Amino acid sequence: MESKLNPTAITEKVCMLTWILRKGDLVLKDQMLFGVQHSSNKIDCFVCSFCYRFISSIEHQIGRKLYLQNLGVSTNHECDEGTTSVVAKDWNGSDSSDDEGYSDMVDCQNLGECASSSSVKIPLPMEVVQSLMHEELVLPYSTEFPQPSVIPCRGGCSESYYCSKLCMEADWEMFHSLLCTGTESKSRRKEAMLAFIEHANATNDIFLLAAKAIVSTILMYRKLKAAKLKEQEKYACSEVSDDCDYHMLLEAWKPISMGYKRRWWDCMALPDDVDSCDEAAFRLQIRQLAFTSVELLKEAIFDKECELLFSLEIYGNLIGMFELNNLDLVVASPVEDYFLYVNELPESEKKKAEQVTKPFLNALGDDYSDCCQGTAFFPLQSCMNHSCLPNAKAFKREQDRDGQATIIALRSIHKGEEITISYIDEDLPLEERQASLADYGFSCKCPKCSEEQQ
Ligand SMILES: C[S@@+](CC[C@H](N)C(=O)[O-])C[C@H]1O[C@@H](n2cnc3c(N)ncnc32)[C@H](O)[C@@H]1O
Repeated sequence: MESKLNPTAITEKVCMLTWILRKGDLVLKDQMLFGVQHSSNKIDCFVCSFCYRFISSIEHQIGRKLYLQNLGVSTNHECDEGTTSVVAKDWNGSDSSDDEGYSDMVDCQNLGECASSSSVKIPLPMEVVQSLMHEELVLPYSTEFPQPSVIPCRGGCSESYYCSKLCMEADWEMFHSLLCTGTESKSRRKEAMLAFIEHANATNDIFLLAAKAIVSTILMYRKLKAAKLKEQEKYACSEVSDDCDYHMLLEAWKPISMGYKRRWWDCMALPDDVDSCDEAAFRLQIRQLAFTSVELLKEAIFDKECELLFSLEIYGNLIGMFELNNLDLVVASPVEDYFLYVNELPESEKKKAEQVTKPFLNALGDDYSDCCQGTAFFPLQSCMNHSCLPNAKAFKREQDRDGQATIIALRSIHKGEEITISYIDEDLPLEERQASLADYGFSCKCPKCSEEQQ
């Protein structure tokens, strides 16, 4: 039965054009299916747990970050340690912790002359930081950067926050009702869910993406089944079964079936520090890690009718899909925009504003420009093949402030032409490009590689 859920890859090329695109045109915007913010980034950026827009005022964003910094919470930007359980006197003054993934890009500007002076952090007294965090202290011109206010999770957890009721409800319906650790959570065992999340944060947050894929399938399956039961009731059918309806499970699994899949422990590139003679042991270890993770998840949300989803084979393929297809999730910060705005004010206004803002910029150091970072799966982008001479690239424009992926044309693209992107730095020498692409399991035969190989 498992093979039924083991979808084949989409082999057609992405040629969706019916018109000509010119350089700089938007090719597509891709709505993410699943995303997670890196656990270490949760300290730096307070964002909507569904759409990843920044939430709360500029003051709260800065104050919260400095507060955590003052508490000694690590802001190590390498996504390493499990730091999700950071507890902060948050938004409404109550003790809480905030929640929560190929390379789309953000134009990173800097503050020019200000940057050098802000590279060394000069801490501020906690009272000042707290008054900023609680918005008792208002920064000049911050009203030019209005952000959505914070909507808490309806399940009562202190991990997920939203930019709107719409995002909160959509997350609840699609994922969070089963992943929530609050009082209204629909998971069987909240402690088990906490253990699963902790394990993912300590090892690989790709497990959190896999969990989202599984819960969204379960929740969709239940929805489809409920609709069928309702229909049966209408026609007074008495056949109500608790057995799995495989047809419906496949229907619920459909969005995920688009991604190219191989088992994680088979497709993962051997890290540089692992000797090739240790390869078999390494792959076994990775498999074991996935096994531990899926067992923890099973403990938290097992559903007999969706039993197939909890097999190591399906879990391994899901994580393999994210390994081969996942993209960096990057959303630019309004805090960076705010400081850039102040920096560009006419001299007299700038001088006056900086009397208030400078201590905060100095306390933040270079971290003033931290953007929201995570990992995500985008269904359309995941169907795009690589070329070292691509005709499109993922690029965030000024107006792209949410978690959607944006693909821009790098040159004119004609009707019927395959849209390609580069998975790697295409300016690298041929050998290095081929070595990097070996991680994706293929040898590139694009025109650039073919020419250089001659
Ligand atoms: C993100 S998927 C791209 C979509 C994939 N072709 C599919 O059918 O779903 C990445 C995988 O596609 C294949 N692929 C991508 N670009 C390729 C290329 N230029 N030549 C050969 N295979 C490629 C590799 O197997 C790679 O691991």
